[in-house]
This record gives sequence, C-alpha cells and structure tokens, in this order.
Amino acid sequence: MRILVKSVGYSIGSMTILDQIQHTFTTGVTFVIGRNGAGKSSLLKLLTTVIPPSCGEILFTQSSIQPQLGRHRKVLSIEEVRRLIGYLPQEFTGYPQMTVEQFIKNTAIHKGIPPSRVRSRVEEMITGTRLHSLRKKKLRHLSGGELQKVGLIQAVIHDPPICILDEPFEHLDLEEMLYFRHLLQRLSQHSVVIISTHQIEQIDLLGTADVMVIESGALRASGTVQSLGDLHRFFMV
Ligand SMILES: Nc1ncnc2c1ncn2[C@@H]1O[C@H](COP(=O)(O)OP(=O)(O)OP(=O)(O)O)[C@@H](O)[C@H]1O
Repeated sequence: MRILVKSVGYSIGSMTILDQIQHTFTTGVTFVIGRNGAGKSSLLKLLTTVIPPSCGEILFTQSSIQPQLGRHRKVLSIEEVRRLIGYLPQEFTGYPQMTVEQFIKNTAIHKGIPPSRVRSRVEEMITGTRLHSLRKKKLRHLSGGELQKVGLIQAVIHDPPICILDEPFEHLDLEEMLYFRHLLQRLSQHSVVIISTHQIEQIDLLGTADVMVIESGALRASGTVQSLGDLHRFFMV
C-alpha cells in the first residue's frame, strides 16, 4: 500500500490551511509532527478521504497482479480506500449511548471481522486495554483516557491496511501507551500507520519510523527519525 500526496493544498474560504504538501506514505509508521494549529489534523482528515483537497491529489495505490498487465500498481477508488482505513479523530465520541462492549462488538461486525472471530477479538481488545470492569458502562460516562482507549480500539480492531490516528496517546497512562505502541508496531509491519502528535517524547527515537514535519501548513522536513536528528528544533520559535 502506498499513499501519494501530490502538491496538495487545502483552504477554508480565503484561509490557506495546507499548501503544496508533497509526500509518499508507505508501509510502516510515519509520525506527523508540528506545533498546535500547524495543520496536522487537516492533513489527516484529507488522508481519510472525508474531506477533499482544494488542489492537488491524493492517490492510494496497491501492488496488484493481473493477467494482461502483469504486476503493476493499481490506483484504488475512494470506496475501496474507505474500506481499508481505520481512523481515530482528534475528538472521538463514538455512540455515547452504547456501552463499551456493545460499541466494540458493533465496530468489529461493521469492519468486517468474520462472525466466528468477533467474540474472541472483542475480548482480546477489552482485556488487553484493561477495560473489562467498564464493559457495561456507556461511552458518555467514560473518562477522557477510557474513551481514548475505545477510540483506539475501533481504529485498529480489524488490522486495517491504512491506520490514521490523530493524537492517539492523549490521556493514556504509560502502560496503556506502551500497549498501543506495541500493537501499532506490529500492525505497521504490513500497514501504513500515520500518527499525528505534538509531543516529541511519544516518538520512539531509537525506532525506524518516518517523520513528517508540518509548519504553518507547509511541509518543513521529512525523513527517518534518525536522519532528522533533534526534533525539538522544529518546535523552537
Ligand atoms: N473548520 C475550520 N474552520 C476554520 N479554521 C479551521 C478549521 N479547521 C482548522 N482550522 C484552522 O486551520 C489551522 C490548522 O488546524 P489543524 O487542526 O489542522 O491543526 P493541528 O496541527 O492539528 O493543531 P492541533 O495540534 O492544535 O490539533 C488552524 O489555524 C485552525 O484554526
């Protein structure tokens, strides 16, 4: 799976939010970093196809083998892309009237997990994230951290080939963050995982992740964590 972002711009009215963004996302983890208001959430929303770019284009391609064409890269339709995406928005609410268990089970069914596997997958996620004592609680009664865990679960439960997470570790304690990081590291072996954050300490500085730095709506830098060196410099005034 590859996501090609080609000279993408996004404006609301006369306000330019993103300008000339050029990047290729591939299998593995990419952190999108930048100060508050830089344009990270807007870029992630464009990548989910929920909002269209004002200019430029975003292409989703997958390696494919066909009798006449042989091996080639197929450009996916928006409908195909949407089935492949797991997304955690910055303000996740889910269905506030559902209980934790109902919501996670509902998500598992809607995301196409085979019926025979739904129960075990739901239990695996509830146990792994220590939500068992809250399984009968409605989402509207959860704390910020508890709701964030449910939000993360709905984004990853079906092992999506494209996983887009907006500030996923917000409100989580260290143990919970490590659990999800481990899960995302595993997922990223075969999926494109895109994580926005303004907290550099959340990035595994010894890891192999890519980083994309957004500054005032423009791409300031991109590369591996190691090639970019000290990331703090991108946050200095
Ligand atoms: N619907 C909107 N209407 C008006 N301005 C908007 C809208 N959405 C975003 N913006 C503006 O666009 C800019 C980028 O916002 P965005 O949420 O993408 O940034 P961000 O990097 O995700 O910020 P944060 O880290 O604070 O969430 C900000 O100045 C924001 O105020």
